[in-house]
Amino acid sequence: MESSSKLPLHLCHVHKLSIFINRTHIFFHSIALVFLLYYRASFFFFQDTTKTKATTLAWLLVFVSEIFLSFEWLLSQSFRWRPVSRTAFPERLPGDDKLPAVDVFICTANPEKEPTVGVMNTVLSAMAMDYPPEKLHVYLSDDGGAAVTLKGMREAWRFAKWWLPFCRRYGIKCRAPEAYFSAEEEDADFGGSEFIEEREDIKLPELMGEIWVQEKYEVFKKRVRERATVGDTRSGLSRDHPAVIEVIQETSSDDAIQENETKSMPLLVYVSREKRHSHPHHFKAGALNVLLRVSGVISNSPYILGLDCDMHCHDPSSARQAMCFHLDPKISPSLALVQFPQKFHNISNNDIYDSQLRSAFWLLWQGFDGVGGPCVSGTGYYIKRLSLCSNSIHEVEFPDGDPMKLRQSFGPSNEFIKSLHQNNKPDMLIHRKNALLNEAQLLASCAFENGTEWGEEVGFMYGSVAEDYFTGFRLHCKGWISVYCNPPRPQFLGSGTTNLDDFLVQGTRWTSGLVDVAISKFCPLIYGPLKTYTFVQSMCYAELALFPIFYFLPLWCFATIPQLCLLNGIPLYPEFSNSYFIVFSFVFLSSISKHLYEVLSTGFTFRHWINEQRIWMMKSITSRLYGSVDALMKKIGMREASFFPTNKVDDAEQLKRYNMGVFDFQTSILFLAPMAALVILNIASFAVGISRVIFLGELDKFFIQVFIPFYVILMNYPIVEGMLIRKDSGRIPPSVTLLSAIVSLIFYFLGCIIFM
Ligand SMILES: O=c1ccn([C@@H]2O[C@H](COP(=O)(O)OP(=O)(O)O[C@H]3O[C@H](CO)[C@@H](O)[C@H](O)[C@H]3O)[C@@H](O)[C@H]2O)c(=O)[nH]1
Ligand SMILES: [Mn+2]
Repeated sequence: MESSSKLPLHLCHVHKLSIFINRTHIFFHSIALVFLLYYRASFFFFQDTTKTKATTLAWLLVFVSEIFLSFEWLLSQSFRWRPVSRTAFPERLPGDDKLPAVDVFICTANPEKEPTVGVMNTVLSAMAMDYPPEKLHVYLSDDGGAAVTLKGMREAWRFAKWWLPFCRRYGIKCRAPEAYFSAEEEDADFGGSEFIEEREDIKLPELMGEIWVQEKYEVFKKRVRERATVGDTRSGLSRDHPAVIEVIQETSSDDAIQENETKSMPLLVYVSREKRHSHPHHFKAGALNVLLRVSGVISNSPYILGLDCDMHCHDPSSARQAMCFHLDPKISPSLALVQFPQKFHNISNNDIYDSQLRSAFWLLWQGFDGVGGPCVSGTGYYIKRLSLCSNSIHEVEFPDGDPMKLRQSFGPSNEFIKSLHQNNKPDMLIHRKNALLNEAQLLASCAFENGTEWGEEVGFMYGSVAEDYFTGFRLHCKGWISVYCNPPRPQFLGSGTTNLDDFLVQGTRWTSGLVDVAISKFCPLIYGPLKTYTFVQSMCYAELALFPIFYFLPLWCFATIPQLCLLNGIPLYPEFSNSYFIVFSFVFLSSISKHLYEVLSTGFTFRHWINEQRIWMMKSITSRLYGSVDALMKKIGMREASFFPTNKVDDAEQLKRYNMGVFDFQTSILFLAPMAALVILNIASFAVGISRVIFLGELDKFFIQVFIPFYVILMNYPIVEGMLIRKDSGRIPPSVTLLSAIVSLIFYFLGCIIFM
């Protein structure tokens, strides 16, 4: 015991080989970029007889796009500067009595898009974590204010009395019942290989236990679903309802569960904050801040696990893994959070939409971790309560001083202000239960935050629909650090988007949230550099905020300008025989091969590389554009902020197509038309380009300009197929194809007017 307590609780591995490869690549690639930009710039400085207004404009547009892309590339290298990974050793943690308490925050917003059984699976998996139950408190925020959710919680509590002892007794790994019972026979979910062997030895009564629990689960599901269909009178009132807070305690003793097992259940609390049309509710950030306050007067645990309702605990050890970092005296004082990756259970082999966000969670976050830590990533993080409620990292102990000032920051609740002192543990369920619950009602009211610093200086940040990113940024600017922990077995599993429509809508929201920050006074490029842990970390943040803009502008330009110029016979790139041709080819080959290397080195395939290239183009043209415009319009007051939760109910046909790797184009015309129009324009310009090469012998002059549309068509072949070949309901409807053709004709005529 003595010796084990001296062993480190975690290790950090610096990826030396990757660092070497990345930095070498940065060196050569930047030299090539300098030459490329020099070539462009020189056009404007040297007199040339062929220079007309039209060519100058075209060159200028391409030049600006190249500058944007180069700058974006430079920022994105911050993630490649110093990748690290970490290993935690939970077995070296001190005894259970020395572990700190954890509050789990789960958010749900809409029982139709987020079915209650699924939400309750998340709740149950959190309750069943491998952590002392008296130190675990699970809160569900229900922004829909739906009766079915509250009833679901009561049912979940009853079922938990069976489920938790079952998981503990048999050491079940996957503690979300749905995932557990639907797992394939050979699925290693049942506690890894040792346990599978063990399972074979399961004695009859124990096997009966499993069947028995499964039956209970079926009953649970049935009851929840029944409730869902018996008209939910409150669900229509999701933007207008009072606060409802209930500590779930179901005491009917119709079953023979032993007293002590019931006692060993985590606290379960339902919170539906007050919502009124007249008050902004700030979406998920608002919900989380209410949970922060309400839990402050109920359990006030020093650490918080944040979860989305669709992301269950897939491994019960995550809290212990996280504590390996939070309890390490060397980093603990400045450590705000431990972030686990978002992983998804419904990803197909050929993940055509890159729903699993490979680059973020397999690559970028490791780089983020090496330079100060990743941002809060929505779900699957263990955050220190104190970091959300203090103005700077140095303010570790709360000032006993000016109570007026504290009330100004935190609002008019003495109970809550008392809770800011970490050692204040409310003895909620014993003496003052009713008083504290009344206080909680006040804390969950929508007027409570008026005139306070909630969302601006304390708690989760408002002002961006990517509240996670923004909150992480502000924490890092206050001097906190974070770590990224990615153990082999996913600690959390959620449901990823499996159709193009959801994917692009979600991408638009994220873009809008990121650009919200980019165009605010907190733009990381300006606000960050001197505040974050390292300068490189603020570059990471800047990349995340700015990449939507730095992608959509150049990509729109590269999808139109070279093509229109080709149609009008204007060369934009060095000839085949010019030595700068090598520079352009090098930049292109170097970026795509580096991307390919990254995809392969993270264990993915060539096919995934194509998928990522394609979806990058599709998203840049649509989501990145619309999201940025949305953010701008919000900024100038032309639009209200919105947060449409992603749909968590799969359409069977769409899911089938996703699993088969077939695009499902059943999405808004606003997304389809630009993609299709640009592909048509590229086909036309490619055809014209080829005829120029054949009939006019202009290969030398137009090689690159013919190659660009070729690459666009090749990468976006599914769009061509969707327009011309497919006949199923997931194709691009002929009306949209027709409209897109008209749009591309308009582009063509505009091009003729400008570039002729
Ligand atoms: O007004 C709202 C809207 C949403 N949510 C909850 O927020 C969570 C995330 O919403 P979801 O629709 O699943 O969005 P995603 O795009 O899948 O979420 C990603 O992006 C969000 C920011 O846009 C982050 O908050 C998430 O953690 C991150 O997983 C869900 O649990 C919702 O119930 C609320 O509680 N209140
Ligand atoms: Mn989600």
